[in-house]
Amino acid sequence: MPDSPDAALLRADELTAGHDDVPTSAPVHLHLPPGRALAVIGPNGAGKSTLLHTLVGLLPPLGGSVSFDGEPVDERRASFRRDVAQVLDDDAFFPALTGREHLLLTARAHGVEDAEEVVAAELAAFGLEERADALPSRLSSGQRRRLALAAAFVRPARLLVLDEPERRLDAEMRRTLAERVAAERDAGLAVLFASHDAAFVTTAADEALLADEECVLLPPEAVPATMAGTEG
Ligand SMILES: Nc1ncnc2c1ncn2[C@@H]1O[C@H](COP(=O)(O)OP(=O)(O)OP(=O)(O)O)[C@@H](O)[C@H]1O
Repeated sequence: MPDSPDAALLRADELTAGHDDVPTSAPVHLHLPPGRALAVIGPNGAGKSTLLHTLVGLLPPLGGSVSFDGEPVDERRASFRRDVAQVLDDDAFFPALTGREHLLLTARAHGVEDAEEVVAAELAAFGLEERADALPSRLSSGQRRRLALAAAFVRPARLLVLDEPERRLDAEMRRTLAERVAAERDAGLAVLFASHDAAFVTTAADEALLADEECVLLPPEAVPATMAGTEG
């Protein structure tokens, strides 16, 4: 990113991500300040998800360091979990709570005072109003995906991390979500997401990190050509 590293909310220095001591991509150097969005792109197996998991402390780095707000990332810290909204894995719902109850629980756990109104607005934004009182097991796969994404927006956050947000969404919802992410970024949220959707990246990201044998930062206008053939 072009901004000063000192302004970074999320910062990685020579960060090597991987599994069982095997790196999945080249070392990454990045700094993500508030109000900026960085997309991680690359083909299947390039190491995008592994990198995101490492950046939010769910996997230990194989090398280098990652910090949030000047402190080493530690997802056990309550303040880190309060500041970072993430949708990395699918379908982490309480099976006995309806979609509305899941969102209310999430909002209230994060101290949202007008939780009922906030949840109603996000149910509408994600097209879930009619199915709000169904259990997750009674939703379609795309509706469950919408619910997982809505949960990231019913609560305050300083950093939003999404792994392939376009996954299982129809074309209209993909566009709506990309525009929403861009609006939240413009309002000051830092956003990090992995994607195979060039249109999503162009709409929502200021810059893209191409995960490969060498990790390279690209301007968003270079993304469509880079991603030709890798979109899922
Ligand atoms: N839990 C795991 N243990 C060991 N290796 C893993 C594990 N998860 C993923 N890998 C391997 O790490 C590499 C990178 O996988 P990763 O899921 O990070 O890629 P990706 O770029 O997100 O791929 P995709 O676009 O298919 O989602 C792959 O070779 C994969 O097989």
